[in-house]
Amino acid sequence: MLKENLQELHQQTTPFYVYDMNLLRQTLQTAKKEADKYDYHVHYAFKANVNAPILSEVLKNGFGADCVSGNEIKAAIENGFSPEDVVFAGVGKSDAEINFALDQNIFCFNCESSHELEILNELAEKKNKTARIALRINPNVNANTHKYITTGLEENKFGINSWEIDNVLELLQTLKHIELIGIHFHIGSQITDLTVFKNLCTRVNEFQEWFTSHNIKLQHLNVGGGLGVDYYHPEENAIPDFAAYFGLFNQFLELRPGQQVHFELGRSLVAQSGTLISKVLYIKKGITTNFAILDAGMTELIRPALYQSYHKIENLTSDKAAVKYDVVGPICESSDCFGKAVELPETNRGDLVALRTAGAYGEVMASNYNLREKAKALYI
Ligand SMILES: Cc1ncc(COP(=O)(O)O)c(C=O)c1O
Ligand SMILES: N[C@@H](CCCC[NH3+])C(=O)O
Repeated sequence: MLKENLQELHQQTTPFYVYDMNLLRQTLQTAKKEADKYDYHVHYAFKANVNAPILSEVLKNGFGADCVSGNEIKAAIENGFSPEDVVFAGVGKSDAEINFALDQNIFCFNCESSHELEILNELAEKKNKTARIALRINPNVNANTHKYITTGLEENKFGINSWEIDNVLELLQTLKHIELIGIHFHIGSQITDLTVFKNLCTRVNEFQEWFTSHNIKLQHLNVGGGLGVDYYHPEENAIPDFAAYFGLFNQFLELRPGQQVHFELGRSLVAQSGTLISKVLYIKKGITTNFAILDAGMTELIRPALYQSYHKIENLTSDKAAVKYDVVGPICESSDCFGKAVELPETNRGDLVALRTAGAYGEVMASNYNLREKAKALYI
């Protein structure tokens, strides 16, 4: 898609994001088709990308919204999502955010601590409302991913640990403005080893047994998101294997009659459709490799600096013999590096460079450090 549209790419001010809307549509349609096979409900994790044209495609394909802030709920509603399809997660919901979500009558709050439940109950009581909640349980399942994006281990701040659930249930009986409708799990992001999700199913089944033995009926199980994408082969594996992913839950999750299963996918739906395009400013001699200095940096795409994560780098405008470069940005930080000893066709000032698989957690994590301007987005 990128090379076919070089002329249009050349006309833009760099750096900028470009989105392949055909790929986005195909990805969303595939996910929806595979989820529908089992009547699964998917809420799109807004945190991955909140650009209006992207949200519009997500909405058209019948996904709900998984939000982690009042502003994300606002964005969901402004972009046409129905409040009944909005879930609100997060360990630190502010009173103002909770009040806003209560006013909107959202579908469900995913609650992460006893203290949060008490405050939610108080705020709901003031409005004479009842808040529907799912308890986010920390299942202590290792997601085999980067430690900064692992969320389901007991040492993580997320969810209610298993040994606290007894107390939480006792508390819930006293909270008259809260209705427990489900349980929620999310063990981490960029998970490529599907056996991890099988382990999650085993834990969810155990928790279900426990709730059943306490005569508690749960209308839904929310198993979160986390399905990873192939950062190394964005062309060959442009669409994640949703069939295997949903099929695995269908095989291993034990449901009670009438129970719904909810998912919160972010990255797998949008990552491959986005690319950060940058121009080469300078080539500079290094000790072992040369530096290719781009006009995009960690302010546009922070993932490599933050998690040492890999994004495939391509020179779109050179087909000369390969040379190795440390590909870096202009920001005053040594971590502002997209890749070391990256093999690229011989690169010169003015070449266009693509940083692939940047549609998720790219633009949304941008900053204006060094007073950088926000990169624009182009939709092709
Ligand atoms: C609670 C919750 N749900 C859903 C997601 C979306 O995850 P992913 O983009 O990996 O699908 C996240 C992010 O990791 C999350 O924290
Ligand atoms: N921001 C992370 C993912 C975190 C997902 C939210 N819990 C990334 O870029 O990979």
